[in-house]
Amino acid sequence: MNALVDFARALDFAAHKHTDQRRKGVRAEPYVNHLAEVARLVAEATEGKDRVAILAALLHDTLEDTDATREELERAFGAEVAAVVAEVTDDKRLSKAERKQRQIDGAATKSHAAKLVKLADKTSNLRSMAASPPANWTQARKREYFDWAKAVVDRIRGTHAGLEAAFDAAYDAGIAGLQGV
Ligand SMILES: Nc1nc2c(ncn2[C@@H]2O[C@H](COP(=O)(O)OP(=O)(O)O)[C@@H](OP(=O)(O)OP(=O)(O)O)[C@H]2O)c(=O)[nH]1
Repeated sequence: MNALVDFARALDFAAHKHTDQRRKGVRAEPYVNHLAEVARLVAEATEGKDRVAILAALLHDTLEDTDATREELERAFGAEVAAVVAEVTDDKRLSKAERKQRQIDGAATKSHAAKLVKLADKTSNLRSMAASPPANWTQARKREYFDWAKAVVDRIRGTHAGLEAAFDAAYDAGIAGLQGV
């Protein structure tokens, strides 16, 4: 099917699945803002050419956070897109500490498309941590989050220079903000 039609279908699917979800930050932005930012980062990084990664970027939190199933994604967007979304989905049955460690340990062996989505997702999360942090997070918790995100990204360096530079810029700006520079 036409790439723009696919993009619109994935955006519509994700927007509906995440309808009742807001971002955790003080601004409580609509969750779709994050999905749009991640998709934009991946689309720009791949000059619109990596259809699977761009669709997976829009859909990347549907398995983790909504009632969407892998079969549903396969039917609607194909097995390849569904597989990338599954690759970037945490197993919520694990403890938070285990999930965080798994992201670090498993990052290097992901597919190229999944690594692109990871880089963009972490960049978007660091940007929003600086622009609209969760209200109850201490400076120490934010710092921990920044360093964990960097630990994940450090495992997948060499994937895409532009996305890694965008992540590093978000990291540096966020750390400077935490230190009041
Ligand atoms: N920075 C930020 N994060 C938000 C916001 N709203 C929701 N999140 C999500 O919250 C997670 C970070 O919060 P934590 O307390 O560390 O983790 P938890 O939700 O898994 O318990 C991030 O997921 P993650 O663990 O990083 O996983 P993933 O999304 O990279 O897979 C991110 O996707 C927001 O406004 N800002």
